[in-house]
Amino acid sequence: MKIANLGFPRIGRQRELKFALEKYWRGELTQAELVQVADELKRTHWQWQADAGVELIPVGDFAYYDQVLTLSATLNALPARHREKDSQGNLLPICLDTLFRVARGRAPSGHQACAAEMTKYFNTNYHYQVPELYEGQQFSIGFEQIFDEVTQAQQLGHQVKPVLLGPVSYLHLSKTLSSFDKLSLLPSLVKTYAEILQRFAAQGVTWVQLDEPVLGLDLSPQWQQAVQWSYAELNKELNSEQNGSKGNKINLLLASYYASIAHNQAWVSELPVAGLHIDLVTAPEQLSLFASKLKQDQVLSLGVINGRNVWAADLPAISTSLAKLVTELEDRAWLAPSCSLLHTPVTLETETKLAPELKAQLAFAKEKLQELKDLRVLLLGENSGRIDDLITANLSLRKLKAQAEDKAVTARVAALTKGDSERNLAYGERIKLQRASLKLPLLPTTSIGSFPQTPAIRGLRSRWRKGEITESAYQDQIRQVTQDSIKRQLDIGIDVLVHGEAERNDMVEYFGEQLAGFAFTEFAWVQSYGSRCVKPPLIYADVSRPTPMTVDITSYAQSLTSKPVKGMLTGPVTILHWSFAREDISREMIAKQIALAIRDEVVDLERAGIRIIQIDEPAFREGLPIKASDWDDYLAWAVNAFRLSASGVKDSTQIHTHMCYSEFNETIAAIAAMDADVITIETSRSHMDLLDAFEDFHYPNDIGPGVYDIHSPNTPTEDEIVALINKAATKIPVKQLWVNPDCGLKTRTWDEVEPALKNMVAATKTLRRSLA
Ligand SMILES: Nc1nc2c(c(=O)[nH]1)N[C@@H](CNc1ccc(C(=O)N[C@@H](CCC(=O)N[C@@H](CCC(=O)N[C@@H](CCC(=O)O)C(=O)O)C(=O)O)C(=O)O)cc1)CN2
Ligand code: MET
Ligand SMILES: [Zn+2]
Repeated sequence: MKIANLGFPRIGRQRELKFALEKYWRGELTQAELVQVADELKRTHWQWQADAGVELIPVGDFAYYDQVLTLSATLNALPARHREKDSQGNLLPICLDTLFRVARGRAPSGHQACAAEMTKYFNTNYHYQVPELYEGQQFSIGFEQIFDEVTQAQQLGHQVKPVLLGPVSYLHLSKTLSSFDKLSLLPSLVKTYAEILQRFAAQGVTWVQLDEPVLGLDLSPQWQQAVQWSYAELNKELNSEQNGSKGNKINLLLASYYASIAHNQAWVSELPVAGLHIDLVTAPEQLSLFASKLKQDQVLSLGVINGRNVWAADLPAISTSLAKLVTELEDRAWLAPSCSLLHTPVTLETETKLAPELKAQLAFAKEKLQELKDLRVLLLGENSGRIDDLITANLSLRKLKAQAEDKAVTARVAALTKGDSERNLAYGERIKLQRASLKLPLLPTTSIGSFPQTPAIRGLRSRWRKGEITESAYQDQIRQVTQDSIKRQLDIGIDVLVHGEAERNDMVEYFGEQLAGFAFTEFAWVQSYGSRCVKPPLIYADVSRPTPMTVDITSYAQSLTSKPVKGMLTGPVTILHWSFAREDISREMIAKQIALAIRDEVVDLERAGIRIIQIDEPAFREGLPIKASDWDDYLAWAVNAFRLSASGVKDSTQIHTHMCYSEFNETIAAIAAMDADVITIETSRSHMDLLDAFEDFHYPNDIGPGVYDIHSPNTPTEDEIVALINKAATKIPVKQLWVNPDCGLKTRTWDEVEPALKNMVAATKTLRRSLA
């Protein structure tokens, strides 16, 4: 029974990759030095996996920026605008800087060009670079990284299993540059995959993992056929005489994750692959279905250790549930995490401050590999001493979990009524009161919350955490930064100000640090995109808000100006989704508890004189289940949680929400049901196309579409912004429109933000004159 792994986090236990990348981009590290850091990380992670008993080490899970981007390079499918040419106009080979230009619009070498879009990978907080494909595109092998990695790992004595996103999922996740049927590209794509597999065969590889997470979706018949055709084709290529002589026979492991694929079982079980991986954490009921249909020579990889959460597994229970099957399948059963460990932090070993009883309940990526090893011990009954230890350890875990209840919280949730999730008046009436009290001009200008988190601010916080400066010195300095950002906004002429979020390390972790029922870690970083990481807090018990969290800093900011300062909170759905949540109560229940905590904060902000409060819900869309049949249930409780957080205030208090990285077509009715007075959304990268959903729906409340892309370091001109606002005004009545940038100004510098906001205000003034 093999212990298998689908992928390991690449960022490094101390985020070595992040720091090396950022230094390289700033010109403080050579490319050779960056590659050296990367190679060292790969070596370490391969060795850890080998030490844990993983026989086939996944290779190809490493990426300098994003694995989908690296795959686009491997397939020679990077956008032309990011390629360099020689003096004759011929394309130069793809190199690391080409990848960085695609992702960031610029790199230490080469010319600048508009970055490619990034978006969420299925229902995760990981963002991938969206491949851009054109009609008639031909694929070929264009980048050698994965083949080099296979060689490197083999030279270190590892047997490897290269991992690639499969052709159908790759195509599914890509966007087309004009309107044509993506599936027309499949033949060339699959042919290139076959060439890649042949290269692996020539390298002595025996197993290749192709990830097809699209199997979990409600696939149309065309897409189902695309999967069937692709794998039949790959199988044909792999078995053709001509190729057989070139190297080993390649076995394909077809991996699904994040969702049940039971609805596709009838034809998935017939695919000509040597192995199938199923996510048994998300959908345990798949087990008997797929096991009973497994062919004699097929392997079933059992995804039983949760790759999306950090809790230690109940190994005795898993062992019991697998015992019969494993006896039947013998060597044909593999034990694996449910999905790649990309979404889990690297290791618990570096955590020194967690309460021991909590730490005992956790397993990060490295520890999850150990769990697989222990599970095999239990299943094979190999080592009776170890078995007794594992069972005792598990019993003590369960005892600890019983302490999670806070009776005051559960009673408060139980007493909730429908009215608690409703504002007093309807939007049409509320907005009149709000307009009368706020007296804002047409097209009010604002921003989404954060301002640059400069190295000075991060450094300050780091010194405070280490105890090198006092609490009061830290608070003083945060106030100074806040004062500075208020002054800048007043100089620029913004109408609705924000305090700037200088005090926050992250929009979720910051609240997690202050709420009861949450714990936070020192190093449990997870990659969000590129070099950017997040450290999701842990929800281990019932949630409540012991004391106000943002009232001091917000009131301070408001005391500096007579213009409204917008209070800034993260909403319950987003806090839940971007945390590692307990699994013993429903997500709906956790969302309600968080909603009540945020509601308390909203009410306190209002009491302190704050007239506008934004409750960010950027993860609202991301929380949407993979299967459409589960949407209504999710949307009902998610909308209700938001409304619960927002409905404690007077009608004259204006509630904003904010969403980003979203498509809105499927959820627009639910978004309208959230009933925020104003919603700001990220739209500029899509050139306002995302507004179509709001237009078609006749979205009734106010909307602030982002009018410039903050992800690019280039300053938007006044004309560009005027054009975008004009475009927005063709879709949404002007009196409903707000003007703001996209979110995430925390990732930029003031040198970039200030001129851009000035142009935004100037553009707005020009339009107000022409519209008046
Ligand atoms: N949770 C979450 N998910 C999200 C987003 C989000 O904002 N939060 N946004 C979208 C994704 N975008 C993101 C945008 C930016 C960052 C980001 O900037 N992350 C920072 C970390 C933020 C943080 O926690 N910063 C800490 C500092 C941590 C740190 O590195 N400290 C250094 C010191 C740094 C210094 O001296 O300059 C140390 O202790 O050694 C702080 O401010 O306190 C990073 O990768 O660098 C992450 C995601 C979607 N998902
Ligand atoms: C990922 S959404 C970010 C919202 C937050 N208020 C900000 O402006 O950074
Ligand atoms: Zn956002």
